[in-house]
Amino acid sequence: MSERVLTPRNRGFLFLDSHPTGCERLVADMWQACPDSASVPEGAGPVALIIGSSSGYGLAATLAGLRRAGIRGVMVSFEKAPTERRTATAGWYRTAATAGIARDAGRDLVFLNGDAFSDAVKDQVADLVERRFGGRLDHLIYSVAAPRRTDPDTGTTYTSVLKPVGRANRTRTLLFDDQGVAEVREVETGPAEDDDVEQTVAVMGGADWERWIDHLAGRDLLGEGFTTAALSYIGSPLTAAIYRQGTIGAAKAHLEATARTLDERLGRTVGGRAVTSVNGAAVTQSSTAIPGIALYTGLLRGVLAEGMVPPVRQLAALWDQLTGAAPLSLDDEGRVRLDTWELTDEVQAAVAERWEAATTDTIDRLADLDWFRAEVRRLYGFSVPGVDYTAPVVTDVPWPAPDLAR
Ligand SMILES: NC(=O)c1ccc[n+]([C@@H]2O[C@H](COP(=O)([O-])OP(=O)(O)OC[C@H]3O[C@@H](n4cnc5c(N)ncnc54)[C@H](O)[C@@H]3O)[C@@H](O)[C@H]2O)c1
Repeated sequence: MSERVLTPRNRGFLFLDSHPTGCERLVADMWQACPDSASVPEGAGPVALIIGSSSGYGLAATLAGLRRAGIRGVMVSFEKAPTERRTATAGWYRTAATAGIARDAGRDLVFLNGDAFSDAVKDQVADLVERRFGGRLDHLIYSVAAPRRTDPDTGTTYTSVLKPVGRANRTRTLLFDDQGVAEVREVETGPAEDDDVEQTVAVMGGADWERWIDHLAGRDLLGEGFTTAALSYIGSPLTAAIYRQGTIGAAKAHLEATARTLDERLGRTVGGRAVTSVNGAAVTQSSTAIPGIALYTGLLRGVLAEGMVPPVRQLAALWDQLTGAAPLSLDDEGRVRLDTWELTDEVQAAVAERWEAATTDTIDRLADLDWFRAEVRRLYGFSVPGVDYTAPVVTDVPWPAPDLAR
C-alpha cells in the first residue's frame, strides 16, 4: 500500500491531487456543523436517493439527511479512483468518509460511483431500492453539476457552457498567482452561439431529473407522499449576465419548469411533491469555474463573515421541508428559498459597493481572501485545520462497499 506526503499542486482553482485525511476531516467537520433534530426516526428511516452526493450541495444533502432525517438509501456520484500516479478525486475520499459516518450512525447507505445520466446507473439504483430498501423511495435530491451529458435515447453528447446570452459580458474576476497573491482582472466572455443554450439546457436543465422520475415510476418504486428537490441558483444582479441570464440560467429556468410539471404529476399519482431549492453561493468545484463568481463570493464573505449560511445548514432546512418536519415554504414560482440571507437589499448593496471598488490593490481589504483561498484548498482536502500535512498518507482508499449483512 503506497504512502506519501502530499503537497498541493494546482493550476488556478484546479488541484491535481486530493488529500485523503483532509477530506475525511472536512466531512467530519461538516457533520459536526449540521444541526441535530429531535424528529430523527429511531428505526430504519426514510429511503432516499441523492444524486451528486460526493461534493458541494449533494454532500451537504447526504450528511444533513443522515443527521436531520435519519435517511437510508442510495447515494450516486461520479468520481475517479486513485492510480499509481494520481490520488483519487476529492469526492472519492469524501465518500469514503461519509460511509464511515453513516455506518457509525447505524444507517444503511449504499454508494454508487457511475454516470447518473446513464440508464445503467438508473437500473442499478432501481434494483437496490427494490431489493434492499423495501421497494419504496421516499425522497430524491438532485444535485448534479456536470460539464456534459449523453442522452441514452439518441447517444448524442451535449456540452454545457458558461456564456452570457445576447451580447458579450465584461466582468471582473478574482485570480491567484502561483504564490497565492490575489489579482482582480477584467475578463470578457463572448455571447452564446449556435446551439450553446440548447446544449447547456440539455446537460443542466431538468431532462435527466425527469428521466429518473420516469424510470423509478415505471418500476413502481415511488412511495406514497414521495418528495423530490433539484438544486438551483439565482444569485446577485452583479453576476446575472453570466449566470441567471446566461446559458446556465436558461438551464435553471428549464429545471424550474420541470419541477412544476413533475409536481403536478406526482401530486396526481402518489400524492407527492417536486420542487426546486434555490440555495446561496458556496465555494465548490463547479462554482469556481464561473467567471466573476469567485470575486462575488469572496466579497460576499467580506460583507457577511460568519453570517454566510453553510450548505449543510441550508440542507438541514430543506430536509425538514421534504420530510414534513416543517411546512413546505415556496415562493411565487414554487421554489424553496434557502438563499434569502444572500439576497437582502442591504447585503446586495454592500457587496455592490465593494464590487465597484475592487481592484488588485484594494481586494485584500474588501474580500475575505484568506477564507476564499482556504475554501478552495479545502475542496481538495488541503488547509483543513487539525491535519498534519507533513505526515505520509495512504492514497489508495477503497470505494465503500455495501454491508452485505443487511
Ligand atoms: N455552488 C453554488 O454556489 C451553488 C449555489 C446554489 C445551487 N447550486 C446548485 O447545486 C448543484 C450542485 O452543484 P455544486 O456546486 O454542489 O457542485 P459540485 O461540483 O460540488 O458537485 C457536483 C456533484 O455532481 C456529481 N456528478 C457530476 N457529474 C455526474 C454524473 N455524470 N453522474 C453522477 N454524478 C455526477 C459529482 O460527483 C459531485 O458529487 C447544482 O445544481 C448547482 O447549480 C450551487
